[in-house]
Amino acid sequence: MNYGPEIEVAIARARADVSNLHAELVRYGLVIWTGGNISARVPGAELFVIKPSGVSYDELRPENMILCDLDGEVIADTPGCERSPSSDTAAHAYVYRNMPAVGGVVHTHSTYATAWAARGEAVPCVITAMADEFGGEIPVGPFAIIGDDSIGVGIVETLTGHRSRAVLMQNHGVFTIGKDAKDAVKAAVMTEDVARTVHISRQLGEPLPLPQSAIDSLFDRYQNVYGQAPKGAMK
Ligand SMILES: O=C(CO)[C@@H](O)[C@H](O)COP(=O)(O)O
Repeated sequence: MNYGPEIEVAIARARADVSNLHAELVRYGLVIWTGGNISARVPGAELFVIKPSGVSYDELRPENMILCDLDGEVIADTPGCERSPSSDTAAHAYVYRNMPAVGGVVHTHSTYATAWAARGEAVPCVITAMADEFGGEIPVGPFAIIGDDSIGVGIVETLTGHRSRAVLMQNHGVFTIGKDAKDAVKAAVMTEDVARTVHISRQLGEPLPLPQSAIDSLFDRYQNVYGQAPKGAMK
């Protein structure tokens, strides 16, 4: 299968990005063993790239990332296709089909955020870093069985119309979305950081709420002004 020069370049870039970004999950301590996964949409094509299932992070390379269509079917005769794709492939595919602005999806079982997910409790927006990145609470999605698109349905239902790039899937863990895979990885890193801080704050007493007007202005500044080339909120 040859998709033409532009799409082949985009596929190669997505393979490299997805492979390399898995190292960030390890670097930030968000995954254990072979848990977690990242995918990236291939811009300009109805395709995405995802990691193989249950393969050591040390073995992940661009050439063993798996190319799928937006139904989550592995594209035959492409590098890596001999392996089973991530258990969450159907969930990622459902997100790409139903959230056109999403260019990357990440899943982790990072400790503090997953502890909130196990309680089925949203992380309240009580620190400026949360207002910046999430624009409010990090919501909880439904419990959903692994393997089909149920998780994807829960992600889309929960995050559509929500500012948050992260959802805590009940009794499971974190799923994040982004404009691209790096953006979704950043949301996963920030999710764990704020889940930890708010948890520790609650050990000391009841965290003070942030006024909604402050949350709104912090979110707007961080998404649209902060840094060198802000890309804006997810639409
Ligand atoms: O929690 C799940 C699936 O949601 C896990 O089974 C792992 O987090 C990753 O599985 P693979 O991506 O390696 O299949």
